[in-house]
Amino acid sequence: MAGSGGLALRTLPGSAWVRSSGSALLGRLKDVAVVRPGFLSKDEEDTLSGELEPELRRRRYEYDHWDAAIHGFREIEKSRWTEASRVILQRVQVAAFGPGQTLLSPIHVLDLEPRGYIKPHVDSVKFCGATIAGLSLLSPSVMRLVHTQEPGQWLELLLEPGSLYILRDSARYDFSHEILRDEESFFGEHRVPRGRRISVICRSVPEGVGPGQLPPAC
Ligand SMILES: O=C(O)CCC(=O)C(=O)O
Ligand SMILES: [Fe+2]
Ligand SMILES: [Mn+2]
Repeated sequence: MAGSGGLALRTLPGSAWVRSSGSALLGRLKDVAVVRPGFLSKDEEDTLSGELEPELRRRRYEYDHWDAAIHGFREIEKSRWTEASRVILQRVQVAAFGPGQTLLSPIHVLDLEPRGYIKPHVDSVKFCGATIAGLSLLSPSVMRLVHTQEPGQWLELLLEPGSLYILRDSARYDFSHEILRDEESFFGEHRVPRGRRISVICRSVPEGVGPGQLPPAC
């Protein structure tokens, strides 16, 4: 998308990776809905996808998540990582989480097939704390955030392979998030064709949960 993000910039407030329904909203969410394009080097992307591929390949794509939010996906909850991947996940922790936040373990890995998508939802507060941070691999996609009380307030995040997104606090609790299906996958005017996408999602434990009583991952 390099060089083409400017079009979106002229039509609505935002940056090359974030668009929104208004500049006030954009300002309000700038620290709680964050995209860091190129967070991963190409080598790091290959490290993660190379490690995940054999584990994912053993599963079949499913067409109904337990809460029916996700379609055309397979997933794993992964607790054992190679040292090279641990270094990457450590970087995510430093970039996205505060020193007082504990990460859910295992880590959630989601593989969406090209026609797979995620419907609008808010991650359960029972299973997930204030921060969600996701790495995207393989295919670009568009994540849309819509205010649960005011549907006219929305944000779109362009998630290129190698990017990190962070949703925290208000962006995580007051907005639903979704990954657009291929037919609807536009970032402003720009078509973002969907291929297979793998995401690695780190979450903080729910507030008030002590060590030893950690819930299962979301
Ligand atoms: O794939 C992603 O980045 C988000 C997944 C998600 O929203 C979820 O599993 O709750
Ligand atoms: Fe989610
Ligand atoms: Mn899930």
